[in-house]
Amino acid sequence: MTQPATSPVPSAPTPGTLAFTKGHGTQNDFVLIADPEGVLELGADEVRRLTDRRGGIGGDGVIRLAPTAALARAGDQAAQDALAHDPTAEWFMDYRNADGSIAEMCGNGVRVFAAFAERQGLADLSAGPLSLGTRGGVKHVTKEPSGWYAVDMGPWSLPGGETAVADGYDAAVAVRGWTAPRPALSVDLGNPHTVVALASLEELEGLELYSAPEVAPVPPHGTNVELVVPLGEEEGPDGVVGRLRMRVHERGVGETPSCGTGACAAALAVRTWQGGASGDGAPDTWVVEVPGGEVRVRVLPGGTVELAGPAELVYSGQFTR
Ligand SMILES: N[C@@H](CCC[C@H](N)C(=O)O)C(=O)O
Repeated sequence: MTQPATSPVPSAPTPGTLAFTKGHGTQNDFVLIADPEGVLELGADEVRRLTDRRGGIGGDGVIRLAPTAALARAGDQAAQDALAHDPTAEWFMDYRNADGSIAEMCGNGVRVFAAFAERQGLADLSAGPLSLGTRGGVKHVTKEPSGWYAVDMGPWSLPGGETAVADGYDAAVAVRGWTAPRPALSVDLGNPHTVVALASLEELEGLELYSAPEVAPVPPHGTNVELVVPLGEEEGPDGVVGRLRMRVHERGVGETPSCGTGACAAALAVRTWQGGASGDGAPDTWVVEVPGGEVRVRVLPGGTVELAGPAELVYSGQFTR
């Protein structure tokens, strides 16, 4: 049973049901659950039922909004760290992949979380940035006049270090149909990514991504794989902007129409290939085209990266548990 998208807040849950809102960021879609007391037990089985596109609601992941303090009191280390770092991070994004696994971060998810917190009356981004806790650290979200949400995603790194920067790769990826693995660069955004450059849009569009790409060396906690085609540079309102197109195979999900941390990883990898560790001569701002739309990535001074893009809430309802 669904409510119209204009309904401000899902109605109070009835016993045996879970109130949810469905949302997406460039079609990377999520089941959002408000847990204002921080008491909801959400197991991997239930996450799989919620994200099932035939028997459930359907989604690339589940996002639970819970009070950071309640999770910290219950012993959650990431929530404790978030409050120690920023006591104003009142709400915590508990993110799960569609297969029930826990991921550290979800860039599109943070934007959709902010829109959901506004809809729930728990945040007012017109009054200033929203700080929220995640397993990948505290994130700060601002709302742009266009209605897009911009997230300071925090620090990023190239786990392969200087050798990877010098060589341009520290891993190899094999996609079904390729005759040989191709060189790739690992990028850490709080969650792991492996980025491969392709020569043409035709090749990108023809990729078979039903099966997971094979990555070597095998990453200890798995990885998200981004396949990218750099599309050159253009003049933007604030200087030169790089453009690239990307497809992504997400850890714990499969191919998705967008991945926010993946878009950041893709832009950071292409910038490194063009300008080394400092990105010298390469743009700091990138438009990343994904099957679900476009997002903007900006490399900020001080070693952090910003992700901006839309967030949509499409309907709310009650899920039978
Ligand atoms: N879609 C997300 C990333 C979600 C987590 C990822 N599948 C992982 O396991 O790391 C994004 O927008 O960043």
